[in-house]
Amino acid sequence: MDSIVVTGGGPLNGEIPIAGAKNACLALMPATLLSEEPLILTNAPRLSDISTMTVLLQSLGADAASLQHDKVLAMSSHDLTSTRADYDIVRKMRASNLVLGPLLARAGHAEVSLPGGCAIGARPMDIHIDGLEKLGAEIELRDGYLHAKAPGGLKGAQIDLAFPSVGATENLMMAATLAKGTTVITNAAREPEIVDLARCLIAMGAQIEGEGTDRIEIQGVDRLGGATHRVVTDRIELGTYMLAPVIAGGDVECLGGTLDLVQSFVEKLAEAGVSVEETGRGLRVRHDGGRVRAVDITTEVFPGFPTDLQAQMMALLTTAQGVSTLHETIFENRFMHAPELVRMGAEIEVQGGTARVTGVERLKGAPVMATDLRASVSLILAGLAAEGETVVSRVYHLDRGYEQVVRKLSRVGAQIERVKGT
Ligand SMILES: CC(=O)N[C@H]1[C@@H](OP(=O)(O)OP(=O)(O)OC[C@H]2O[C@@H](n3ccc(=O)[nH]c3=O)[C@H](O)[C@@H]2O)O[C@H](CO)[C@@H](O)[C@@H]1O
Ligand SMILES: C=C(OP(=O)(O)O)C(=O)O
Repeated sequence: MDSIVVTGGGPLNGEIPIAGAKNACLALMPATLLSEEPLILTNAPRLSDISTMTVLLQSLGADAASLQHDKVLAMSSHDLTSTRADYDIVRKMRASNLVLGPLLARAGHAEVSLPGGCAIGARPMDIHIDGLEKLGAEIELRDGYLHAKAPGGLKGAQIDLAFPSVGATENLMMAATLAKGTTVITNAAREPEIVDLARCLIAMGAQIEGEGTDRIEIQGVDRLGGATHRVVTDRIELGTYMLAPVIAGGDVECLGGTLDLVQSFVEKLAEAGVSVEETGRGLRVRHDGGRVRAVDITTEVFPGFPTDLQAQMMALLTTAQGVSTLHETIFENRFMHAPELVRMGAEIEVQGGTARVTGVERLKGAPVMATDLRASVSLILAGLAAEGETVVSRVYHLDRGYEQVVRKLSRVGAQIERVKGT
């Protein structure tokens, strides 16, 4: 298995282009199942998760291909040949469950493997299931698969989500586009990826209002057409690279970034003593590499501080002046990076959903390993300023969500390389 070797030492200077959002693209791709006509996504990131979704869509009969050089994904689902999302694919990537709503709406039935838990938490699908049942679906769990059918078609309904789940909002919004009548989703997720999906569906002919608020109204239509849609900027990749010049010192412009995507994150950076400038081309972060101030952070649904940036922020706070507290409220087990950061000399105490981080002068490089995507990148960030060499193993997690991480960071001056494993 490959590993990434980072040698600490700044500063980092230059530009980092930010890719299209993994989490938007993973919801946009299944939208192709709703239409017989082609869906073209531009600004698509080149990631293993996108390849996995491509394979899943192909297994359902979609013609899905990525035109790698242009960051274009071309998909067409004229004829569906299967409605079964196989365990072998779903277990690799939870977002595979986003085919459930579209398949049910288009074909009237679907068999989708339950993804099971993952490193960051149990992640059940009860909110997706409740909502689809309100739309008239009958769903039972057999042999590890959700067997869903809607023999009379889906019908619009009022759906109040028990929690503003991103995936459930996406699944239900897609399913409702082809349901008969009006669906109103309240306590809906408001993440930018939801807005992006709604905009794409609207371009395909869907009637949706209220995306980006907690009340989304969808008027069902008979059919959807094709569309070309540009995937929104990846706000998590953006936040990750914005931290690099803060941790290592330097001046980096993250191209394509806008403040509205990372407002709560930028507010926490300001509290820590770091200012961010919107340049028109992106977000520019300058820092002298000195220790930032400690801050307290609670992860929340959008527009609150994103759970997907918690690990990276913890990497920064390990060397802050004072004691920081991080409360993780979205996932029950998302501090696996903490013991690895401790191996690098950080002082972190985790109790339940709270991590208390006492800033130290400097981290020291060490061999570290991560069990999920954002934990992996937090270790790379930590390595950028640590004394000596940090070797991050299990980098396949990184390949899920960060395209060309070594290239992007080395171009701004980081000493980082990928070492091929056996
Ligand atoms: C591919 C993708 O877009 N992934 C993102 C998406 O994941 P995902 O869509 O899985 O996240 P959700 O918003 O659904 O989950 C948030 C919380 O709700 C719980 N829950 C969710 C659904 C359900 O039916 N029952 C239930 O209890 C989950 O276990 C979790 O504790 O949003 C998360 C929260 O911003 C991000 O961290 C992930 O990066
Ligand atoms: C948790 C994440 O992804 P997923 O929902 O695909 O596991 C993530 O992107 O940080």
